[in-house]
Amino acid sequence: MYLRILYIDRIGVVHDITAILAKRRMNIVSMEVEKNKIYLECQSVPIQQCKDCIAELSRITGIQKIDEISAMPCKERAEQLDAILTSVHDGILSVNPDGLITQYNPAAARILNLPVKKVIGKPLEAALFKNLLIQETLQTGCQYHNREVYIDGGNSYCVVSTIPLKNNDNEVVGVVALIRDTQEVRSLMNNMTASLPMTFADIPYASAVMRQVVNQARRYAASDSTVLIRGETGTGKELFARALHSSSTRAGAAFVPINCAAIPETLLESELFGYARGAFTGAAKGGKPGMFELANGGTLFLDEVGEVSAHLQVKLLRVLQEKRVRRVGSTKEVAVDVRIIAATNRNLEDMVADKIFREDLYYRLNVIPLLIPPLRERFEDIQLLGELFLKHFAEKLHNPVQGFSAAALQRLQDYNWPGNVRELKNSIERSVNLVDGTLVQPEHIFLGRLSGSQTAPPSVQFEKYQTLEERLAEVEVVILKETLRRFRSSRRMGAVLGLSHTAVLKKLRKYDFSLD
Ligand SMILES: Nc1ncnc2c1ncn2[C@@H]1O[C@H](COP(=O)(O)OP(=O)(O)OP(=O)(O)O)[C@@H](O)[C@H]1O
Repeated sequence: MYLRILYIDRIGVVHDITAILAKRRMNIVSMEVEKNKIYLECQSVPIQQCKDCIAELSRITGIQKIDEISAMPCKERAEQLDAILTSVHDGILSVNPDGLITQYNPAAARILNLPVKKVIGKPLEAALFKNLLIQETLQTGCQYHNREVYIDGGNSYCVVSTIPLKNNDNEVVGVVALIRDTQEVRSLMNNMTASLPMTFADIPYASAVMRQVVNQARRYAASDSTVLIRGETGTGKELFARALHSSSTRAGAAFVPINCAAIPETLLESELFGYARGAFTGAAKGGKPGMFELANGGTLFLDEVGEVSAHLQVKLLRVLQEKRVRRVGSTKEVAVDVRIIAATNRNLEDMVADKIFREDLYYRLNVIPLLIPPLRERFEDIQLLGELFLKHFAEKLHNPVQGFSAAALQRLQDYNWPGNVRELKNSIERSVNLVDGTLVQPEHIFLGRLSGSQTAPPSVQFEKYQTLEERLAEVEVVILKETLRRFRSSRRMGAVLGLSHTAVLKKLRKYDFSLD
């Protein structure tokens, strides 16, 4: 029998209620007291006895209403919590102050590959969760946010956040951990950061030459062979790589992009191939999978592949030939099933002739070549893309501008666009920021690098007897320093300097500048 009793608060009212139940020899199984409310769970009694009891309780001074209810609120809350824990996609695990597992939902069981019954009520250690940072949080009260950790015994990884539960004296009385599958986080990240169009239908064009390239690429998507995308910077190579992936049979698996130019060589190796447990000082406890492993079943996009060092070219070639990777510091090889799409704006043939790029790797990558023409060779696309970008930025910046004047359009079409679509996009964004009428006029369009009126002329004290190259480098350092100070983002710096963000990153690295 479950009762909800509403009353006007006074000293002794709870005592009066329990006294009547005791007199009637009715055992109270559980009780919850809220402001002006008591919930009681009593042993079952025959209906008449129950009615008599309620009538007697109603006569207590201050009692307003008594209802029979179907369950105690704590049970309802527990059922609701259970339903939530069961339906959420993230793994949730909680422990009490003794380190015993009190909550463990089905998502956690799936990610950690351990059934609920083997875990609930067990100590963390026994349940093989040593690395999940829960013990640390329990001991130190430290909170961890989205840490990638190795699952002991599971030979896989997950992303963990821990939250310490504290009492009024700030003592840790438990921990809740949120657990996510690394692959799921990565594909979510891919989806969320993919501001780029994802399919061929999302690549707009008006020119015949682009129609041909898109149709060619559509056919290549069906094959599993390696594609080498060539094209000047900003022509949309990554866009094509994503579209190739999403139109392939691997679309359901991860698309993992890595920019070989943006990562220092020492890091690139472990990023690509991963590293084994204890491979070097500072290595994550259970090692770390590389991009090849993370792209397993999907596509690995090696952007700026022409920038890979001779040492890594050898390793890359081995993986492409044998379809197996060996983590840095490990002797064990893991089979990987990955489609490679590589891209470069360098002339790989010249690099091969100059022995800077391995010929065997060149042939391995250049199985299906795809050439994206520069924007200046697809005149019709300038207007189409210009108008699409204008619409996009007008909406984004809440500017009512509606189009280009004939002279403004002419200015766009007369320019040779060395930075291609990226440069066009950036120019239009700048124009939308400047225009205050309904049409973009030629004076709202800034092409190429910003002129002296927009950036301070660099002041450089030249040393005597410097070569031209050294003098130019000094000017470059001043410009980079100033732009870095103002924008602190390689993309925004690239937009201002008319460079791709990877070219900016390369330059920052060259002069030891950091974006942090
Ligand atoms: N056809 C297109 N339609 C819409 N946007 C495009 C198109 N082509 C390129 N872009 C845009 O131009 C920018 C550069 O594209 P992307 O990064 O794919 O070029 P990229 O050739 O890979 O450049 P890089 O060689 O410098 O890495 C992106 O913002 C992309 O959205």
